[in-house]
Amino acid sequence: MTLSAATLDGHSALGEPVYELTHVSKTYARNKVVALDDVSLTLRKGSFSSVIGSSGCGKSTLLKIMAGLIPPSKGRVVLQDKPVTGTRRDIGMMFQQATLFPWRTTIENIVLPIEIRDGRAAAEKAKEKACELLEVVGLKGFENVFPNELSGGMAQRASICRMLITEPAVLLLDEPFSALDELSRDMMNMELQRICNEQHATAFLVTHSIQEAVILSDHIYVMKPRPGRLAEVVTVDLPRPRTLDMMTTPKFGETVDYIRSLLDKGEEM
Ligand SMILES: Nc1ncnc2c1ncn2[C@@H]1O[C@H](COP(=O)(O)OP(=O)(O)OP(=O)(O)O)[C@@H](O)[C@H]1O
Repeated sequence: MTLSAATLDGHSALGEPVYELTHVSKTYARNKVVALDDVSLTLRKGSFSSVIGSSGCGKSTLLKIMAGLIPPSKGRVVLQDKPVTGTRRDIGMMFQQATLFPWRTTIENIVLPIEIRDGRAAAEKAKEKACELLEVVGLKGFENVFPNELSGGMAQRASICRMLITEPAVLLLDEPFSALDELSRDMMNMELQRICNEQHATAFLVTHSIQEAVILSDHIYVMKPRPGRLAEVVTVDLPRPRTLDMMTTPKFGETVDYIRSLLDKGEEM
C-alpha cells in the first residue's frame, strides 16, 4: 500500500491530466479569511479523488473554484486545456441536498440542464437518454412521478442522472450522500462507483468521512486548516471494483488509521 505519496499530483496508471490547479489561493475579501493557500493538484482521466479535512479548512471553497462558481485570488484552474473562468458545460456538480424542483416530474428535472442550455425541443429529445440513465440508477418506472414521491436516496439517484445528462468531463461532488442513512449511503457510494466506471468519469468528492473517501478513491487529498493547504495525497491501493466487504480488510483499516493520523496532526498545527 502506498500510504505516503510524495507528490500532490494524483499519479496513477489512469489517463491523461484533465483538471489542473496551479498555485491556487483564495482570500475572501469581505472578512480577509485566507481559505486556501497555494493549492496545486492534477486529476487524471477516469480517476476518483476525494478531499478530506476538518470543518472550515477550505474544501467547499476549493470545489467552488474548481466549478467556476467563484474565482481564485491567485493561481490557475485549467480543465481540458481551457482555463475555468465561470460555470461550464463539461463540469457536473452534485450537492448535499437533491434540489429537485417539486413542480417538475423526475424526468423533467433530469432534462432541465438541457432545457436551460439548448431549449425545450432539445430537452424533449433528451428524454430518451434520461430514461436510460434512470434505468442505470434503478429508477425505471419513476419517470413521471413528482419528487415528493421519491425517498431521499431515490432523489439523489435522480440528481446523479441530472448531473450525467450533459455528459460532463468531471463530476464535482459536495458530500452528495451525507443526508442519507448509513446503509443507503453505502449503497449509493457503490452505485456512484459503478456509474463513474461505466461513464469513464473523472470524479472529485468532498467528504467528512474517511471511510467513504477510502472505499471510493484512487487518491485522497488531505487538507490542513488555517489557512487551507494540501498536507498530503494518499494513494489507496485497494483493487477495483471496490466492494463494501473490503471495509473489513486490514488494508482498509490501515489506510483509514493513516489518514486519521494526518488529520489529527493537521489539527495540532
Ligand atoms: N463566502 C464567504 N465569505 C467569507 N468567508 C468565507 C466564505 N465561505 C467560506 N468562508 C470561510 O473560508 C473558510 C473555509 O470555508 P469552507 O466552507 O471552504 O470550508 P469547508 O472545509 O468546506 O468547511 P465544512 O467542512 O464545514 O463545510 C472558513 O473559515 C469560512 O469561514
